[in-house]
Amino acid sequence: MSDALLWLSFGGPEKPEDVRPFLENVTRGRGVPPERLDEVEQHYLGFGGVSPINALNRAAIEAVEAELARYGIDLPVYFGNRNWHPMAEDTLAEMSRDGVKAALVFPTSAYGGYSACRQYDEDIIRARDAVGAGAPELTKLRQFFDHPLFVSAFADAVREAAASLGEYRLVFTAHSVPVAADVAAGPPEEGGHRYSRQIAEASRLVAADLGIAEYDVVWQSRSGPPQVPWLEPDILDHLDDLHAKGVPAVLLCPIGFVSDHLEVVWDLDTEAKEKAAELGMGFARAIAPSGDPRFAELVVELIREHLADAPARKLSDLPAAGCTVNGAPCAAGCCERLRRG
Ligand SMILES: CC1=C(CCC(=O)O)c2cc3nc(cc4[nH]c(cc5[nH]c(cc1n2)c(C)c5CCC(=O)O)c(CCC(=O)O)c4C)C(CCC(=O)O)=C3C
Ligand SMILES: [Fe+2]
Repeated sequence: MSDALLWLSFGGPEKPEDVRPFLENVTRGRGVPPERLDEVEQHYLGFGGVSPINALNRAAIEAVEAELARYGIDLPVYFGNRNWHPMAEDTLAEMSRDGVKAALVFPTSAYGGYSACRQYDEDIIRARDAVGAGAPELTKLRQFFDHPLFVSAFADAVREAAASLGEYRLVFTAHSVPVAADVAAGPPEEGGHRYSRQIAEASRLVAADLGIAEYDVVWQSRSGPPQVPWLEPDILDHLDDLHAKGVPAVLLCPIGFVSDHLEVVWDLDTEAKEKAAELGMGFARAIAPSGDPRFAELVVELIREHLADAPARKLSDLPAAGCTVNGAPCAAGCCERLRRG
């Protein structure tokens, strides 16, 4: 039995004064150098201190509410974040006051790995600890990187973006993570790299839908201290490589994300677009799926699948992971947080 849905996301600032405290929340204890924070603060301030992420989440929630109503599923939807208001712990307290006993959780990330999956489990634990005895039971829905609706929404977004280009190279991008974090992604017996393997698989599925055989998978939004290795190549370096090979235009597909939040509008639509212009390359970017009707359908399908204990509808052979109760890991040692120092 579930009596609510908690939409659990990353959070983002909604005015200039929010930016610094938001960034402090994101990076607390993560060893991100202050110079990097100053730089990222400027990206946010360049957009008036407002990240698009909260508005995109609110719009997606409205679409999901309509889709739930269409199926006659009576689950009120609550919105809470890891790093900014509404904070998950405040939302969970409200849910508890409203009498919610057990809720499903939709995390706004399709993937495994520490940042993309396990950290949302930690958010669930933190929120339940803050509420204390009698906190609602929280069951997180599974990863959906290989769901046919996720794949087809991205494929159509690529088709739409391609209309503005002639010959182009399709380049998938996802948030980089420390190489050690990717090595630790997944249960130890799986051999690691669950995050980068899922990104590669989602990219392969989208390219297959499009009938495109040649494409690249690269990384964006690298953070952390420079001496720590992160997944590479970075999108900006990759544009230089493609230019050197005579590629006339690029189409970037932000496969690692669900919405066009600041990491997309800054790193891709601003930095990468400017770099492509400097190199004289054509540029287009596929929109992320959060506003596509298929995204609301996908969320409700995951809920119905869970409630009916039905088999997972998925396109890859990689395991369907991420569905656990009260922040438990998928398996012992799965996607553990890196130790520092
Ligand atoms: C895998 C992954 C996803 C995808 C999965 C998911 O979507 O959850 C993601 C999403 C996002 N990342 C975001 C923003 C930021 N990420 C940062 C820093 C970091 N991200 C990391 C990983 C990821 N991040 C990591 C390993 C770090 C280093 C610090 C640490 O070890 O935790 C920083 C700190 C400053 C800096 O960039 O250095 C910011 C501001 C926003 C919100 C954008 C907005 O405001 O619109 C979103 C959706
Ligand atoms: Fe991030």
